[in-house]
Amino acid sequence: MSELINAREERGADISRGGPYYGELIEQVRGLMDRARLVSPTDELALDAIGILKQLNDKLDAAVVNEWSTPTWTRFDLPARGNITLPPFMIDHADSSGVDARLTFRNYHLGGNNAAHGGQVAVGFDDLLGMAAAMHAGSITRTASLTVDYRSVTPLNTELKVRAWAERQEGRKVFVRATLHDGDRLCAEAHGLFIVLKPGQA
Ligand SMILES: CCCCCCCC(=O)SCCNC(=O)CCNC(=O)[C@H](O)C(C)(C)COP(=O)(O)OP(=O)(O)OC[C@H]1O[C@@H](n2cnc3c(N)ncnc32)[C@H](O)[C@@H]1OP(=O)(O)O
Repeated sequence: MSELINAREERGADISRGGPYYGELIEQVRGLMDRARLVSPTDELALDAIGILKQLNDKLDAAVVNEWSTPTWTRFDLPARGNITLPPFMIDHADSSGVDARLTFRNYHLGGNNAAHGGQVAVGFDDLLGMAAAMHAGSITRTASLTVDYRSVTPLNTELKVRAWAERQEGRKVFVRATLHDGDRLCAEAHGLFIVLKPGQA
């Protein structure tokens, strides 16, 4: 992991963005989302929480920046770079041959019956396949197509293993695959097409 951080730092990734408490701030937000997913509040508790959250949102407003200035582009030291929209993952290894990550779906990713929502599984695949495609191509890519096959139930609050890799590249087209395992059990697999963006392509 430290090798990955060093490599990213050499390429200009600033892991000090957001400061030393940013990771814990995001973890607290994830904890909030876990509770929000399962809470059934009394009126009193709901009103109390609304007041506190309004105050907090007003405070955070003062520190909102444009998307390119957010820490989530550079904080490779944090789970899912501190991006709260992603299932938290830690990268164990990433280079042009592929990406290995440990990923955990949380209560707020619940689909039903204590299993992860299928859309959340796709979100995890999308980001890690995007990383594998970009590292293979050495350039920014965008998802053109993503297919997920759900092979068995994906548990919550369990460290899962993701492997994502580029199978081949044809011009700007990077063909990728990924697997998601709980121990030896295959939970889901994905294949997709990522396109290398042209210079200046929006
Ligand atoms: C580390 C962080 C990782 C983050 C990863 C997150 C990734 C994302 O979520 S990106 C957001 C979701 N994706 C999008 O919004 C994409 C929307 N679509 C687009 O922007 C465009 O369609 C885009 C960029 C994919 C392709 O457009 P463009 O650059 O004009 O290329 P275009 O000429 O149409 O296609 C290039 C080639 O790909 C093929 N292709 C494009 N789309 C598809 C598709 N869906 N299926 C099959 N082939 C396709 C084309 O046929 C063409 O093939 P060939 O070169 O053989 O003729």
